[in-house]
Amino acid sequence: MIAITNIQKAYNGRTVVNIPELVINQGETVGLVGNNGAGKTTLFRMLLDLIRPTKGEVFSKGINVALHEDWKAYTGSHLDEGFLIDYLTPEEYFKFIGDLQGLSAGDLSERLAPFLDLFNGEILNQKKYIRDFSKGNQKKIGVAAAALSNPEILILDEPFANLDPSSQIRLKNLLKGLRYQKNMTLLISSHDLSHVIEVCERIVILEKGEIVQDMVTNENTLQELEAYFTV
Ligand SMILES: Nc1ncnc2c1ncn2[C@@H]1O[C@H](COP(=O)(O)OP(=O)(O)OP(=O)(O)O)[C@@H](O)[C@H]1O
Repeated sequence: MIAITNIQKAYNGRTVVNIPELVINQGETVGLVGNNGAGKTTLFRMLLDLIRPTKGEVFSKGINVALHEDWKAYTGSHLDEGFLIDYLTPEEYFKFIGDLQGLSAGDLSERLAPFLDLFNGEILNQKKYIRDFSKGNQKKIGVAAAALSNPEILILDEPFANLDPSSQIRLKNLLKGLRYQKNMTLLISSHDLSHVIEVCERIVILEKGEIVQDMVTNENTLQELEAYFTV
C-alpha cells in the first residue's frame, strides 16, 4: 500500500529522517513510536507530500506521491489543527468535507454517527467556530473529518494527545472498529504505548530518524516497549 525507498530528510545539513525501506501493506495497522524529535511527524508529512524528502521516494499503491494526486482520494489524515478550517463551525467543516466527497446529508450523519460518543455532546450544535474549541475537541473534529470519507488509509499524528481518559478509550475503540470492520490501513503515531499497541498489530520504533525496531504486537510488546524507553 505504502512503500518508502531510501528516504532521507535533512534540515540545515542535519538528517532528521533516514529510512532505507518501509513497506506498509493494505489493512495493516502500524503504530509509530519514538521520543520527541524522533522524526514521526516529519515522516508523516513526507508520506502526505506536505514536505518533500531530501532524497528518496514515497509510493502509495505504486504511485509516487510527489508526482501524482490520485492517492489523495483514498487517503485520510489528521496531523495537527492546521488541517482544520478554523473559521467554520464543526457542522460547516464536516459538510465542506462531505461535499468534496459527494456525500449527501444522510451519508454525512451516518458517517458521523460512530463519532458521537467520542464527541460527548461537545462538538455538534455548539454554535462555535472550530478555533474556539479546546485542543482536545479540535483533535476529535480533525480525526472525524479524516475518517469521514471511509479512506482506505488513515494517517493520524498523536490522535490520543490532549484527549481526556474517557475520550482516549472511546477513540481507541473507534480506531479498532475501523481496523476490524472496515479493514482500513491505519498509521498512527503515539506517545501512549498501551493505547497504540491495542490499536496496532505492528509497532515501528523511530529513534533519531531511523527505524530501530519493527515488531508484531503480542502480549509482551508493552513490556518490551517500556523496557526500551526506560533510560
Ligand atoms: N522545518 C524544520 N526545520 C528545521 N528542523 C525541523 C523542521 N521540522 C522538523 N525539524 C526537526 O526534525 C526533527 C524531527 O522532528 P519531528 O517533529 O518529526 O519529530 P517527532 O518525532 O514528531 O517529535 P514529537 O514526538 O516531539 O512530536 C526534530 O529535531 C525537529 O526539530
